[in-house]
Amino acid sequence: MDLVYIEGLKVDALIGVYDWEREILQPLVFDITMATDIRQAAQTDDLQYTLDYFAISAAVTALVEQSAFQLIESLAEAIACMIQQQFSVSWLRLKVSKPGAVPNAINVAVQIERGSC
Ligand SMILES: Nc1nc2c(c(=O)[nH]1)N=C([C@H](O)[C@@H](O)CO)CN2
Repeated sequence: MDLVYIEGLKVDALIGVYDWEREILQPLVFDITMATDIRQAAQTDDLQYTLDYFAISAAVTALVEQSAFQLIESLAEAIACMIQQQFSVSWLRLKVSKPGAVPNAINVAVQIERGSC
């Protein structure tokens, strides 16, 4: 199994449980690990045979900017399902960080792994 990574993708989102959070955008950070087989892409040097991290980053950014979930858990599930369906990813690990959420913590996050959607 080969892996394609997207690390530290930052997107401002409408996210949160509390009333004040429904009126602002807050920064979220996404770390994504996706399983694939890079051999055909490496042999042909052709982007169409691998996972395009640029296209996937754009799709994640668009989904997040259009979303309005309360929980980062809900957003994580929606992103994982979109990536698996839209880009035919058989397995992925996704970490969603909300670094400003707890004043005395460097970061809070959820991480999920999905083999099917
Ligand atoms: N496991 C979670 N806990 C909490 C979440 C969340 O999305 N997942 N959200 C909040 C509030 O929105 C918080 O971020 C406000 O600072 C609280 N706990």
